[in-house]
Amino acid sequence: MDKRVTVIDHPLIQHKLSIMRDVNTGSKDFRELLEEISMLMCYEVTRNFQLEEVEIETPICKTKAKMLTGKKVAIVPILRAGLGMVDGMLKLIPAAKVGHIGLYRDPNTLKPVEYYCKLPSDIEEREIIVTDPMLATGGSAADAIKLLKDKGAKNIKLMCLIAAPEGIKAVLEAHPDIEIYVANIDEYLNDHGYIVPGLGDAGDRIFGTK
Ligand SMILES: O=P(O)(O)OC[C@H]1O[C@H](OP(=O)(O)OP(=O)(O)O)[C@H](O)[C@@H]1O
Ligand SMILES: O=c1cc[nH]c(=O)[nH]1
Ligand SMILES: [Mg+2]
Repeated sequence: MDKRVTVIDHPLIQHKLSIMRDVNTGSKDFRELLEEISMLMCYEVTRNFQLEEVEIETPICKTKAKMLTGKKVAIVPILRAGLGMVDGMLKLIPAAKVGHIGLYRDPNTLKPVEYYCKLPSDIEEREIIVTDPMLATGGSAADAIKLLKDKGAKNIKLMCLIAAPEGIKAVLEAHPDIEIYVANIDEYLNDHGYIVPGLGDAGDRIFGTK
């Protein structure tokens, strides 16, 4: 496996993901499970965050204690489905700023179409975690990362729930400098660009559309 790809295959994540895949799981449960998995994945995605020692006083004595350095983080969901991963991450990194990139995949060409972009003004200084549950052809993620780089972003991680091997390859070819975190790498893409076995259309399942 490529060193830039981490599969976070913790049993809790795999269990929750299996419930999400089930066609009988409704939007409420789907959203809650996605939020829970995002929190669990965030724990691993932030594993290399730096700590520093600061002086504090406990009720017993003064001591040095480890705290996160003032690292600036931006969470950037790819709309719509990426929104479902934001709240879980904000629970663990409450000081993070949130940028939004609106892309939809044209169902005929499978190419991403951009319709919105609003990022924190100091995006170039921030460690960025792009979120999207589905990495299929990789077109949407690669475009979102390019957009971020065009605005000066340097330090970018991509966090997805399920990836197709084709999507991982495409993103790493377009952006060799990024790290990808996924809960599972599925088998392949079908003729309509859907991940097999996958979980269907993540945006539709989160928001109850279709
Ligand atoms: O890797 P790709 O082939 O580009 O496909 C993945 C993209 O497709 C889905 O979004 P969709 O276009 O369905 O938009 P939505 O989130 O608004 O439903 C998904 O959330 C990704 O953004
Ligand atoms: O399987 C897929 C592929 C693209 N987008 C989704 O939501 N699901
Ligand atoms: Mg969709």
